[in-house]
Amino acid sequence: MMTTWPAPAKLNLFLYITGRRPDGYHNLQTLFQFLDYGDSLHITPRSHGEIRLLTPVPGVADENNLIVRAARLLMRAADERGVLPPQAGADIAVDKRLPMGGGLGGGSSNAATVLVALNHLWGTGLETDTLCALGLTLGADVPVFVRGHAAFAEGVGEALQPASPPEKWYLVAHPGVAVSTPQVFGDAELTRNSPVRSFDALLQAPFSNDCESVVRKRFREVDALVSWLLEYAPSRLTGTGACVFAEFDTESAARQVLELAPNWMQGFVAQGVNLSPLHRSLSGHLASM
Ligand SMILES: C[C@@](CO)(OP(=O)(O)O)[C@H](O)COP(=O)(O)OP(=O)(O)OC[C@H]1O[C@@H](n2ccc(N)nc2=O)[C@H](O)[C@@H]1O
Ligand SMILES: Nc1ncnc2c1ncn2[C@@H]1O[C@H](COP(=O)(O)OP(=O)(O)O)[C@@H](O)[C@H]1O
Repeated sequence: MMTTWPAPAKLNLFLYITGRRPDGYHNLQTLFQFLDYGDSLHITPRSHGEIRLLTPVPGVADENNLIVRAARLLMRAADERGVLPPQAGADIAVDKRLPMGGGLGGGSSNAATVLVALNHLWGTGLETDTLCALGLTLGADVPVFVRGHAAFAEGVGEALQPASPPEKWYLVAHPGVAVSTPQVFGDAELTRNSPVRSFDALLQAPFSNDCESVVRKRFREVDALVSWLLEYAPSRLTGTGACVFAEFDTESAARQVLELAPNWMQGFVAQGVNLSPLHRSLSGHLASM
């Protein structure tokens, strides 16, 4: 039977870079919140022993697609533990709504949804901690999507503490350019010396993103977008970009600004949510068993 699962977007409500590790990765302090908006995955468990992606994603070879990689990873981990049903397989289709490489975590969220959904559908029963550890090998943002609660993250994003920031409305806008994460982290002018602060101190300070100034400097389209949105509401970059979000108290206020948007700006309005739509859906699937 085909089942449908959400793969929501995330925002980094703030993001500070507190240092660079010997392996080149950067230590962060960031606040993740989900959006009630994202991709949808249609998953049909099968007994053909394979992972089939029915909707190839343009520009991403199936072997590199995080959907396929996550499914194979779970298959191997479950097999090693002797909990994989014989010939377990799946057909997976994705409705992509999230821009790729936009700082909205679409790829990571797709991976997390596959881990959580197939663990349920195959009945493999791996613990959340195990799914997070598997997910972390695919990307730093996968664990927060697997856990499904808004969180303050430290380290490279793997040390998570649940958080409940206000569930505001956001106008999320894409400037139409791709920003590469390694390029931002490799930029000589990137701020990488923010002080390590307590979560409480960070909540009380104005929120900002240390990647924003270099990304605005290197991409005039991002600069123009932030400048335009700042006329209407507090606005900043999410992740390493390229998307920018403006914050509103109501849906109608966000929609009014979207109406005024210049034609070069693509955007959508969505609410920030502290419980992931994936986990609301998982509860529904569990209740219907
Ligand atoms: C910084 C964030 C915040 O959400 O940016 P976005 O990707 O969402 O924009 C993410 O944690 C990104 O996670 P993810 O996109 O999975 O990054 P990865 O593939 O693990 O890393 C891509 C590259 O970025 C650099 N990188 C990434 C994360 C990090 N904490 N320090 C780094 O220096 C490394 O050079 C790494 O090779
Ligand atoms: N299923 C997938 N959806 C999106 N991107 C994917 C997927 N599989 C692999 N990728 C690769 O992961 C990269 C990062 O994608 P994504 O997580 O959407 O962006 P970001 O990390 O900036 O939020 C993409 O540029 C793409 O090459």
